Amino acid sequence: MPDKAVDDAMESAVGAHFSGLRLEALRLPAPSGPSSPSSSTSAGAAAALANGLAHAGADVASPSSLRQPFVIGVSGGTASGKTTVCDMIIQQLHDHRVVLVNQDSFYRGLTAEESASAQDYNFDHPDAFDTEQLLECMGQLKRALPVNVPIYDFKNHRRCSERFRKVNASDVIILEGILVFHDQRVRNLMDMKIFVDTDADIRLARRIRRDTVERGRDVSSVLDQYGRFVKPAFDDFVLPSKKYADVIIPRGGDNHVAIDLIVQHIRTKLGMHDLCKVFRNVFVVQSTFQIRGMHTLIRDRDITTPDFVFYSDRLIRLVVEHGLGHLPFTEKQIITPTGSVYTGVDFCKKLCGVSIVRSGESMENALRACCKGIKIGKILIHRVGDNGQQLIYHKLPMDIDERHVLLLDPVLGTGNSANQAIDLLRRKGVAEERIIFLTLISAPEGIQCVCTRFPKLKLVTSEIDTGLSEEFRVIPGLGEYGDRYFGTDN
Ligand SMILES: Nc1nc2c(ncn2[C@@H]2O[C@H](COP(=O)(O)OP(=O)(O)OP(=O)(O)O)[C@@H](O)[C@H]2O)c(=O)[nH]1
Ligand SMILES: O=P(O)(O)OC[C@H]1O[C@H](OP(=O)(O)OP(=O)(O)O)[C@H](O)[C@@H]1O
Repeated sequence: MPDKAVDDAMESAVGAHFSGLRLEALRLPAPSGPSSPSSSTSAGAAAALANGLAHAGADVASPSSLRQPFVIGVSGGTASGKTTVCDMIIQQLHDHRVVLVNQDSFYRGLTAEESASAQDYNFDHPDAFDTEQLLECMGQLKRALPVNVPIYDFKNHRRCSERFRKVNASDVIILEGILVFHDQRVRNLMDMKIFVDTDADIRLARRIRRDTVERGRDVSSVLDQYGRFVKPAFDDFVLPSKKYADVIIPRGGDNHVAIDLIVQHIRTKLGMHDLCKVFRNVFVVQSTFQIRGMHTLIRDRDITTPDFVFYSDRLIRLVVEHGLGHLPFTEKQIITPTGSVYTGVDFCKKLCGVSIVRSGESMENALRACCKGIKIGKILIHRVGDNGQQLIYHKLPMDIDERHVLLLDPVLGTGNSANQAIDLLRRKGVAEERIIFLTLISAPEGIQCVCTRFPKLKLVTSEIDTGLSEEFRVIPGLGEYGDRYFGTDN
């Protein structure tokens, strides 16, 4: 399994090409060079993952928190509305990082001789594209490496030799172009293939307008090119590749229902960490840019203690609220001030918190803020040597065996502390399925350790990290949580 996990990690996206114009509109991070924070973080994460895996042991299920990007291919005839469909998908996926790669960027560019008779050049034939270079770039993006995408000038039929687009990390890569389904090797990169199917007359009308307005051509040359090359190539190459599509969108960007369904599917695929597929009792709070922003702050070694506490508290509150959502409920009807009946639910009554001293105590306030007057027990586990834990103190509610227990510890590393604590709860008569373990960051090794032993408890975390270091510290992690939160890190 580690080999596969390394492959997965190496296949993860870090670099990708942001369409410069869309950048601001979509509030995506700006493209950055190799030394920028985002690229170095991601590269660091990949390295840390490889490092973490080296120590993970052969039985770790799938210790990869760096998921592969989801690659979407969007094809269709000229001016079918591919760009509009891509824009709509990007906008609806606003809380994920999405990059667009255009096949057009990989036009070979004409030689001086070819340029002299550009009207006779077939821009719609597969040979007009440098597919090898496209494959290389896409491969890099999937392997978490930054990449330079060429810039093609439609007016001069040339590539800008001195300028490239630098690309960045992404969750989703959209590859768009008339012939992206033509080559099997390119198709194989895609997790989803969309064909935009628009009426030929509409496409021709759009093409005339676009090429005359945006690409400096006259109507007769557009019609000439269309009849000699564009239409025959559509019939010979584009239309036959439609059969590879998973989804065919009639009417392109006007088809909101199809785009909604596509976006829903992508969200489902993105939302699920690989470990959640292996352990169905693991729940990761759905990531948003807000949540990632807070993680960026608390993981930053230069942040001040008040800021660390502030943003940890915000994240802890989210984890606690999510965890409470896993408690059983009973249906309840009430009457609103308007005299109407509202059918809702009643909170579960018999519950308590248990914090693992001392970091777990940082989560108590959030739990109290959500559950007025909740009883909170304590467990103290002492670290013996590098990887051994000894239970040395506990004080728990007398009737804990009748309660649902929210176990609190912000960091799940090897899982040894958690296992000790859960063992104790079990000995005190708490049913496994009544334990909800709440944590901020988790190492895959800890998840595997806890969830294999206790498959019926629920584990809620806000992020799954890459792995453990040689010293059994979570990587990339956030250091000694307790010291940072309680200000004892000097
Ligand atoms: N004349 C000419 N045509 C070119 C050149 N480069 C590309 N093309 C044409 O550009 C087309 C590819 O772009 P399209 O798929 O129509 O463009 P698009 O903007 O992605 O299309 P939609 O978003 O679907 O509207 C091909 O049909 C080529 O004929 C060039 O240098 N000269
Ligand atoms: O999964 P594990 O490998 O057992 O590691 C996780 C434990 O380590 C941290 O506590 P730490 O020992 O740093 O003590 P502290 O909470 O007092 O700072 C953390 O709060 C967990 O309790």
